[in-house]
Amino acid sequence: MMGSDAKGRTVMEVGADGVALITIIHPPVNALSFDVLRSLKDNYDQALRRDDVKAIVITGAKNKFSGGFDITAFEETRKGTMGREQKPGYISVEIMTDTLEAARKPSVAAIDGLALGGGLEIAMVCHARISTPTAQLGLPELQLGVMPGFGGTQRLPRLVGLSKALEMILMSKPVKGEEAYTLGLVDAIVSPDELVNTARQWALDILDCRRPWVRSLYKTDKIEPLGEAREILKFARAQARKQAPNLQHPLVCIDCIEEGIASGPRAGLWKEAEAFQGLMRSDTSKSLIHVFFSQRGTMKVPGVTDIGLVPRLVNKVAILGGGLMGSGIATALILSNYPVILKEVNDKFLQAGIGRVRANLQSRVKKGKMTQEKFEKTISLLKGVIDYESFKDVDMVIEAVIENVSLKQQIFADLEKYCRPHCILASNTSTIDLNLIGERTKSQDRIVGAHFFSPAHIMPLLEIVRTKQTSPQVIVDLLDVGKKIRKTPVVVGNCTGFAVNRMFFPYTQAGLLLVERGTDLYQIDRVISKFGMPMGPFRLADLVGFGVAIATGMQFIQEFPERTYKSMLIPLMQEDKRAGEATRKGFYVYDEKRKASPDPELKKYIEKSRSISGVTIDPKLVKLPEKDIVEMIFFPVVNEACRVLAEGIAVKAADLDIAAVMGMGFPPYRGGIMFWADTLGSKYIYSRLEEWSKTYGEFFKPCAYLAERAAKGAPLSSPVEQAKPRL
Ligand SMILES: C[C@H](O)CC(=O)SCCNC(=O)CCNC(=O)[C@H](O)C(C)(C)COP(=O)(O)OP(=O)(O)OC[C@H]1O[C@@H](n2cnc3c(N)ncnc32)[C@H](O)[C@@H]1OP(=O)(O)O
Repeated sequence: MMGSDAKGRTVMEVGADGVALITIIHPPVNALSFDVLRSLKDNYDQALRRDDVKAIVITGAKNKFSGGFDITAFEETRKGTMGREQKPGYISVEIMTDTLEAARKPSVAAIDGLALGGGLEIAMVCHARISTPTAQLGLPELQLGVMPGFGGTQRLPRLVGLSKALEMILMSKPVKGEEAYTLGLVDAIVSPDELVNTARQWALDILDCRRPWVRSLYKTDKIEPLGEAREILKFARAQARKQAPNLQHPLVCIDCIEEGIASGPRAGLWKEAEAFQGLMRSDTSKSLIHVFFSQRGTMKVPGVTDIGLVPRLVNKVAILGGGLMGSGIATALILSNYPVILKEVNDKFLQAGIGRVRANLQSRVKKGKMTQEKFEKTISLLKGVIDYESFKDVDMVIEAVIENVSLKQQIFADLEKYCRPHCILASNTSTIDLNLIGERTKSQDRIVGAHFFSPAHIMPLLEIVRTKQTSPQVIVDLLDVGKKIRKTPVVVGNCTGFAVNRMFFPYTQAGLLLVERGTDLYQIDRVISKFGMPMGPFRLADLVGFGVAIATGMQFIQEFPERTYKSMLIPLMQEDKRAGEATRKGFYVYDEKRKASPDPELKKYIEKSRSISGVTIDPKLVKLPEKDIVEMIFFPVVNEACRVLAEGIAVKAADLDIAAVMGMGFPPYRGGIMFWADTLGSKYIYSRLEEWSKTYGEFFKPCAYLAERAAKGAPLSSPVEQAKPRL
């Protein structure tokens, strides 16, 4: 019997044909909670006992087999409150292998929608699998910092071969039903309405020896001989080390696969079960699971998404400006089937803009990610114009012209005239105050920021910037568009730099402060890359270009003069026409293949900026240990993130984690900026910043929020009492 507060269940119906149909029911994705697993075992035991049951079919309710082990149950498991279920091997060996797979009655999995992680592992325990062509099958556990724990490391290689299994597991990459069939992972493909009946018949056919009765765990025909397998595994290890040098769990997973091949699948199962338990407790897994839930949590905005508003349909979008940003945004929209009007000021600029969109799509064709036919269809959604005539039936406009206040003000005044009254008026500005932009209109309630990151069709983050007047309906609409174009939207308040650029402006500044006092610039970049950032602050400044760096720097100097570190290093270099990667010279020099190398010439610029700043070399900073480099670069970022939170610019700390991960490439396996900071503790961060601020000045001064948290010994990410922007 299940209590009413059970987290999911299974139901069993026995048909006149003697087939017991067990259905997993746990909305929304039929995740395998301990309650579901317990109920599955009970029903299975019953089916094996009952004389009127000859065979078993397992399926999932509402056209979804299962999204895998219940991620919310990881926490319970860590706490160790689950009793025998969490004894290593209880589920994977005792239940799945020795009860389900070893049963004297055949079972078949009927898969629609998704069979991921533990879901696919249950399906692989069955004696055959029938799938719909569109179902997604995969073992994406590594993306959560764990690994398959219900036998996946043993059965998948035996069903599809070692190389393919490694690819699917290490890249957390599912395959569609069609491909699963060619691989041998499923035995037949049928339409959703034939699914269950085909599976029932298949199970009876196995019983009558008309179909093979396969126990995947003991299959050997697909796995390579040991010597060859070891070569493949060696290569996989090298790849894993190269791609993610800070991560252990991919290597642990490869070890378990190897154990199964070298010492037999049961030995492999036991090793997997032990390793899974260990990984579930790791910091990496805690961090990645935090990111998983936080990413979904950005769609929940108090006072906006919880007041019953339904997103309005956005049928057509207009974009102003076909530059780098405008064309990227247009690409993102047409890729998700939105008809787009691209407006430029004259035909020449318009053709250039359309050319950029075409090139963005072409590169997908070249990489084999898009067919020529799909290319034609997608590009046909784009229409170029040079006036406002066709703006009368658009539902949303995104302005992406140069950062010029009066130009933007003129544009928004025009938009108010040409667009329908419900049309959303969005700006992609990354620096200018939205209130200023809308000053010459009466449409403040429908003006909103849609801040994309370059390249807009690739970067996953969308900052939705609201002013105090932006209506909740407009935010709900934009959240919906964001989701449809597969971005992770984060709703933030209006301020200089919004969340991402504001949090990360001290990133480069801290670097400059250290370099002027003697720390090696290239050493800083190396240490920060090793920490897990895609690149260090100086390589990033080269990529962004010094023009942009100086312009945004000015904004911050104006807005936050007391804590902006004013170094002349970048302006000095720019004077000499070293402006970053685009000029092939910045902090690094670049060859034709855009490979960056250090430049000894840099010394003279550093010396000059040091003397302008009036500072001297500090022997302590010359020999700064790696740990201190990381902290001196990132604690100022944490400090600013605290201010952003305290001011109510971000709704919750987890949103800043996502903004850091998706907007700046902060390593997801560290959980995001605030999550990471909390692993070190507010007290520690405060005391270090306080110490540096005494020696190196205001730049490091801990903010009031950080001081208060440190005094209480409270986490930085616990809810803020007065975070609501005061209206
Ligand atoms: C022992 C085993 O080997 C270990 C495991 O199985 S670990 C789990 C392996 N499974 C996974 O990694 C799959 C994780 N989930 C996903 O990738 C995606 O959610 C999905 C592809 C299943 C569905 O995607 P999509 O349709 O876009 O919906 P999405 O918004 O992501 O999820 C819907 C809801 O289900 C929840 N959810 C998804 N998978 C879940 C899971 N495995 N456990 C618990 N909740 C889950 C989400 O948190 C979300 O909740 P919310 O509505 O409250 O925000």
